[in-house]
Amino acid sequence: MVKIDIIGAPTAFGQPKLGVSLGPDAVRLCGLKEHLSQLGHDVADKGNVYGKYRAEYGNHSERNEEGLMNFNQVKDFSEALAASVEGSLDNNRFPFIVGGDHSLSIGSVSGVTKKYNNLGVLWIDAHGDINNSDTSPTGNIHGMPLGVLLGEGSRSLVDIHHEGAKLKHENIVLIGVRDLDTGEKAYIKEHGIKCYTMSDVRRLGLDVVITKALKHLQDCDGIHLSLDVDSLDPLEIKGTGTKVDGGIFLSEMLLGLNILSKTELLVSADLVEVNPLIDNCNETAEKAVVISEYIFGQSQI
Ligand SMILES: NC(=[NH2+])NCCC[C@H](N)C(=O)O
Ligand SMILES: [Mn+2]
Ligand SMILES: [Mn+2]
Repeated sequence: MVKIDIIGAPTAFGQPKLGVSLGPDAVRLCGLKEHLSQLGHDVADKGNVYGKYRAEYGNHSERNEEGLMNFNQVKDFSEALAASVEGSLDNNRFPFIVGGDHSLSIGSVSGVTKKYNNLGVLWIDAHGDINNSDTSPTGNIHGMPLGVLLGEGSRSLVDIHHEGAKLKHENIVLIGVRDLDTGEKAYIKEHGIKCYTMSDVRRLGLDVVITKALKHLQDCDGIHLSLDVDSLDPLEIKGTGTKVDGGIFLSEMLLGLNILSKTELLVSADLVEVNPLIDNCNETAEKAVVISEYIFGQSQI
């Protein structure tokens, strides 16, 4: 039995498309809390985190002097989310953050690393999200959370919630990537970051990849899962803002998560980039609920 806090993180400031701030409610409407409770967990829904800017009314075109989009909004939201995540851990509950765009991981991981100072991160995504203000082709902060968490780029983002870099390069494993920017490729190579591309997933199977990733992170004091739904194949997942062909199929994702759910080290998770406004009848949110069940131990028999 896991004591789970669902934390809605309805931010859209990390990218330009409208609708991703509705992700948490789209997933709730598919019965997230009920389904996790049926697995025998103690589930509470803490509602949504809001900073002082409301995403629904936000200005999605404000750039700061470094070219970062909605910088103040992302920083403010990250602080609010980090506090909520830390609060859940203080109460011995597992923070399960439902987004919202992937910039929210700046806040979630900053909250978790207040308690875990050797945190491992499994980043399942079509993208690396390891840009910074120099390498980003877009200025969209949802392409930069890992960069920020590793201490790169804007000081005032790096210092969110507690000072300095939150993660070590050797404690990150990227899985499913197939759309890296030039600067991201260089950064990953330079720092020797563990990376299982989509080709690796195809060749080895996601179950083997997750097993290897867990082995790589075995000396961490906890593991955070950050799952971007655009890691999945666009044939099955329509409701997300930056789709990339050739992704993970739902069936293999469930197989991989089945392995992951057995580790004692998992302490927190994000499920991000569900955008019901570009979806087909909310089916991405429905699949997000199935994915959530498997994170928390669902199995096929
Ligand atoms: N979380 C995401 N969906 N990120 C997409 C990032 C796309 C691109 N690499 C960028 O920096 O803008
Ligand atoms: Mn992505
Ligand atoms: Mn992402």
